[in-house]
Amino acid sequence: MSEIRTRALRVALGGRLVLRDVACTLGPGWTAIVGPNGAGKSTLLRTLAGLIPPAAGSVRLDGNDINTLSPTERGRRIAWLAQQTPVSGELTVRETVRLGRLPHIGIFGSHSAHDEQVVDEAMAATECGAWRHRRLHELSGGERQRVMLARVLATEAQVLLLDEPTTHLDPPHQVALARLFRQLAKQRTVVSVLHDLSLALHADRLLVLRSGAVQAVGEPGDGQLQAALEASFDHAVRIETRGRHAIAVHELEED
Ligand SMILES: Nc1ncnc2c1ncn2[C@@H]1O[C@H](COP(=O)(O)OP(=O)(O)OP(=O)(O)O)[C@@H](O)[C@H]1O
Repeated sequence: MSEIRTRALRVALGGRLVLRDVACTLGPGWTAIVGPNGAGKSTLLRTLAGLIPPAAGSVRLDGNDINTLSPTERGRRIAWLAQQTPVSGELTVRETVRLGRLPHIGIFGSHSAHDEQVVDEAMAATECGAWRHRRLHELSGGERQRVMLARVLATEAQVLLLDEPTTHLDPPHQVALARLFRQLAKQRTVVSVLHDLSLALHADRLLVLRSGAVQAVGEPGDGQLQAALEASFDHAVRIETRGRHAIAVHELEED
């Protein structure tokens, strides 16, 4: 199982400090990063993926500085789902998911039977195999998101960094994704940025960000978590246990 560890991580964008002394250990299991708009969630994820060089501090993947790994090595070990992935709408679903095998076979390599099997399994996991011959521009937002997730799964990377993976998904597919993440997290490290706190409460732990700093890291049953979420969002949130799960209830102030 892989582990990503940051130490005293600082990131500046546009001359402004966006991440401040972030120290965290991600993995094993599923970590959900939560926090208000502009808290630095996407920036943290992109820095973990080696896409933004830190101004100070370090990101280590299993002890190795992420920025010393070659792009190919990073591509094999870390899969990254952006909020908007720049993939041509002319590609078919199957062609798109096959792109996930690129770090393994290279641009000029050909897919082996194993590669094709991995692609089929990835499409089955996100239920997009039925559209394998359709082009991306013919799909709805949620259908397209499921294809992009399949592409990430096809990498077989040990670390999955997912920026708002449930965007556009209907409630049953959001829940199915949470189930999939729980399953994947038994063997891989899954880190996802989520705005839906009830969905995030299915993760093994939540990392709460506020103004670029870690407000708290806690398990869903952690008594301190509610206070940390309220402080981070500056908004009343109640965590309630329903059966085997916890949900987040957002209080609406009276008119
Ligand atoms: N390229 C950039 N140049 C300058 N500032 C940036 C850049 N990208 C992001 N920022 C700023 O960095 C801060 C963190 O942005 P980031 O996208 O990481 O937030 P976030 O927590 O993911 O927000 P959201 O929930 O809205 O997606 C924000 O204040 C944003 O305006």
